[in-house]
Formats: sequence, C-alpha cells, structure tokens
Amino acid sequence: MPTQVEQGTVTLTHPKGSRVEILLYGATVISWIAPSPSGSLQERLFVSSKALLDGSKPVRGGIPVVFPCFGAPTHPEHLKLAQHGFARNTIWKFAGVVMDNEAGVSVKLTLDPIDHESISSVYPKKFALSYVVTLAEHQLSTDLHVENTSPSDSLEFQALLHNYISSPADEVSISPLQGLSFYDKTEPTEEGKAKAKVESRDKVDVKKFTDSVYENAPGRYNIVWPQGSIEIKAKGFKDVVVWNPQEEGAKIGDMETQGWKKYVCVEPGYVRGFVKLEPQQKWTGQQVLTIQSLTHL
Ligand SMILES: O=P(O)(O)OC[C@H]1O[C@@H](O)[C@H](O)[C@@H](O)[C@@H]1O
Repeated sequence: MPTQVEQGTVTLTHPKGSRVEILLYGATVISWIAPSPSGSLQERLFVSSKALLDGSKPVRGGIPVVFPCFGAPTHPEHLKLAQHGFARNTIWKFAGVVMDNEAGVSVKLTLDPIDHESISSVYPKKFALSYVVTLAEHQLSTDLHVENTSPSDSLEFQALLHNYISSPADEVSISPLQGLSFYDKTEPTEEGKAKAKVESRDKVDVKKFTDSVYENAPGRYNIVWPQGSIEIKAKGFKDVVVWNPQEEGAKIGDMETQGWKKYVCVEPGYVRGFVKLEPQQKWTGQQVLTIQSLTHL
C-alpha cells in the first residue's frame, strides 16, 4: 500500500524505498527518506528530538506551512494572528490520493476555515487551502494551492514552505544568491532590518546566525555540502529565506541541544509584500526538493 492514513499521519511509500510522512496537524511533512545516488536510504529533513508531535505546538522541523503571514503579522487583516500564521498549527483533512503510478505517489490535504472556529474568530476571510505532496524516487514536491472563495472581497496573504534540510550547517553552501537584494533579520534595529543589502557571496554559508530574506530570487537553489546536495526549485514563490540560528538556537525551547548544527532552512516563499487574489481567483506556490549527485554539480 503506497498510501497509509493512520492516527493523524499520512505515509507515502515508493517502490524504490523512498518514504514521506505528513502529519495532518499543520500538514507538516515530518520525514522524507530518499536514496543517495549510491543507493543508501537517508532521512533528508531535520526534526528536533524535542519537537512536540502531539498537535500542541508547531513542529520544530520537517516542513511547516507558513500562511497567511510570515513572521510577526504586518498586514492590518493579520494582526490577531500568531507568528507564521495558523496553517502550521491547524488540523488539515486528508482529501485523497491524487496520483499513484510508477513515477510516484501523490496525496492532497485540505484546510477550510469553515471547519475551524479558531481561525474564523481571528481571521474572518473566505478562502480554501489545499496542499499536494508528491513523492518520487529522488524527489519530494509540495504544492500549496490558495483559493479566494469570497464572491466579493480580495484576499491578501503571504506563504512559505519552511523546510529544515538535514545537512551539516557548518559545511553547507547555498547558491546562486549573488547579486540579490536581501533583508537581514539578524540586524539589531528595526531600521537595520528594513534596509536592503546586496548579497556579494557566490556561495552563501550559515556559519554565523543567519536570517536573510532574499527577494525576487531565481527559484532554483543548490544546497551543497561535502557528502551531499539537494536542489530546491520553486514556482510562485518569488522570495527565499535562509535561516539558521547557530548558538541563538539555544533560546528556542523545542530545539534539541546543538540541533542547529544539523540543518539549514532554505525556504521558498512569497513574503515581501502580499499575494493579492481577487474574488474566486487561485494561486499556487510549489517547491520541488531533489537529491542530486555531487558529480552533476
Ligand atoms: O520559531 P519559528 O516561529 O518556527 O520561526 C523560526 C524562524 O523562521 C524563519 O523563517 C524566520 O525567518 C525566522 O525569523 C524565525 O526565527
């Protein structure tokens, strides 16, 4: 059975051994196992050993879904929402298998605010979310679909797929980001955070505390370390956030000891400004994570 739904978790398996686990809570992908080019199966996502998986708080790791605000809310319609919005801590519905063939297996999860008083009480907008997760032998795709179901109001939102890519943080490099303008959230003052910088590095590392929001990014990123490489392709997400807290991570309650050494986040998003959907319009943001052979680089 390539798809199993049990106890709030959806598990997809591929004949070649790849596997993905998705919690209905937050539609959070909490595990992606995929073979390296040499064939050995490896976990590709970091989840903190202190992460709570019981639905009491967003998962520290995997791929939380950020919607409708990124970071602390700034849009007037989002002011009652928590950091990164409600999609990552709401229970989604399993809506069925979308595809199941030799190439891969794909499922859909949905979130309708009508089912959640916790959302409609703070965000009385009409919209529908669906999330399609597709597993192939060396690849994981996650597509977020947003529909404005209102007959009369527009919908403005931000969205981001907050992957935690398992990798040695002190050895990774991320490219190509050179020449892009970015906002450095590690700057101590609001003025510093709001001032655009230009990325001068050919290969970006996260050896120090990094929280950078690159805008109008190319939509294709390579994360490379001595033993491996993952490519991220993004569509609909014009920005990308590179985050690793380094020692600042010790302040995060559900971060395991030195957990920040085990991952890098390279998060495709639409987070500078807002996607604006007119009544009945739809939008899709997609990320495709692919295990790469180092010899292809
Ligand atoms: O602790 P949270 O809410 O999961 O957020 C983690 C990080 O998420 C990143 O996307 C943000 O750029 C960071 O500023 C933030 O610290």
